[in-house]
Formats: sequence, structure tokens, C-alpha cells
Amino acid sequence: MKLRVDGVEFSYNGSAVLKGITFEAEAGDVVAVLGPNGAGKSTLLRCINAILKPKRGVVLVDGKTVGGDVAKVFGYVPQKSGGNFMTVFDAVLLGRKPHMGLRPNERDLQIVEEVLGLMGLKRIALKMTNKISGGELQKVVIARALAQEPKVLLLDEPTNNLDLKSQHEVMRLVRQISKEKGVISIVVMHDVNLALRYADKFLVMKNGEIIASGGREVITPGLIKEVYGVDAHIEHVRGIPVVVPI
Ligand SMILES: Nc1ncnc2c1ncn2[C@@H]1O[C@H](COP(=O)(O)OP(=O)(O)OP(=O)(O)O)[C@@H](O)[C@H]1O
Repeated sequence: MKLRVDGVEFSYNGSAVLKGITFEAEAGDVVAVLGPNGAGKSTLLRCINAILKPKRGVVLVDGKTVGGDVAKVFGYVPQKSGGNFMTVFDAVLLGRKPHMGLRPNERDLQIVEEVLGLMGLKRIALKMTNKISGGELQKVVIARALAQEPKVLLLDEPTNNLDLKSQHEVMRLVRQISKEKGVISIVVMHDVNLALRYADKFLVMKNGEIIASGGREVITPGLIKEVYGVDAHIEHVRGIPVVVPI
């Protein structure tokens, strides 16, 4: 499976926010989208997911536009999600909606169980989503997207509310699911070091453009300075590059 974003342009009220975005990803890839606030990262996810319609350019999955099957192809977790009067179990079951008939069948329930187990949410499966912590809620919305069994998982700052342990758990799971199920994960992140640890590919955005893309090697002190205006060293700890601001 291949995702190709080709020449995507988008404007809000006439001001250009995405300018000719082009990249490709393949089954199993974890792609980190990096860049400063306002670079256009969330807008890019929303264009891929067809929530926003690009002014120009196309999003192709295996060479075709997605059309009516958006929810079967893309699982999207926005930056902020609220809880409501629904249990964690039901919230995750909602992810099955694009595949479900009127009622959930055995397979739907089995997938929900499996995902709850994977995300460590079984313990709170019957709690209301408005009575759980921000971090737990974040895991629930990711679990819902996984229950959707998407080909492409679009995650907007998924580790935002999470403590250190949960940040690593979530990123490890995203990576595991990508590798085991061949899902393409596109993850907007602010923590460059978390990205370096878990992503295979990097898209670095500034002012609506991709200014660098490729493997870990694209993250250089020069790039960090250009994108964030920060002087930094890149050290290696146990073989993993770590950005250390000076
Ligand atoms: N609904 C909107 N209407 C008008 N302008 C918008 C809207 N949403 C975003 N923008 C503008 O588009 C630009 C890109 O925003 P976007 O949210 O895509 O950036 P981002 O890289 O995800 O930022 P952050 O890291 O802060 O989440 C910003 O200048 C923002 O102010």
C-alpha cells in the first residue's frame, strides 16, 4: 500500500497555508510531521483526511483518490477531543461504525476487546469518558481510530497530554501496529526526540512548505536552527540521535 500526497495546496480565506506539499509513504511507515506552531501540520492532516478540500493537488492511496471510503481508509485523531456520556467501551466501538451494520457483530466486539487490551484500557472500559483523565481520554481516542482498522492513521500530537511512560507506550504501540498490520502512521509531533526514537521518516514543515524530508539523517543542527531558531547539538545515546539544545 502506498500513500502519495501530490502538490497539495490549501488556503484559509485567501491566505496560503499549504504550498505544494508532496510526499510518499509506504505500508509500515511511521512518518513524523515536525515544525513550529502554525506551520500547517494540522491543516495537512485535515487535507489528507478530506475534512478540508485542497485548492490544488491530490491525495492518492494505491494510485487512486479515496472517494466515499474515507472512514475505512483514514483513522484520524484530532488535537483535542472531549469526553461525553459514553463509556470507554462504547467510545471505542464507535470506531467500528464505518464497517458495522445496524448492530455490532462478534468481530466488531472482538476487535474492540483486542484494542482495549492493546492500549491498556480494559480496566476502565466501563467508565464514562467524561470521568477519566486527559491521558486516558487520549488513549481512548487513539483506540477508537485503531478499531476503525484504517490503512492510514493520522494522529495530531497524540502524546500531548501523556506522562512519560504513556508517551512511550503510545508511540511504541503506533510503531508496532504500523509494522504488524502495515498501517501508515502520520504523526504530528512537537517532541523531536520522541520522533527520532519512533519514526522512520520525517517531514519537516515551515510556513506551509516541506523544507526537509527523509530518514533520521535529515535532522541536523542546521535544520533545527532553521526551523526552530535553536542552536543544538545532536548526540547519540544507545544509537539513537538526541537533539540537545545548547
Ligand atoms: N480554521 C482556520 N481558519 C483560519 N485560519 C486557520 C484555521 N486553522 C488554522 N489556521 C491558520 O493556518 C495556519 C496553519 O495552522 P495549523 O493548525 O495547520 O498549524 P500547525 O502546524 O498544526 O500548528 P500547531 O503546531 O500550533 O498545532 C496558522 O497560521 C493558523 O492560524
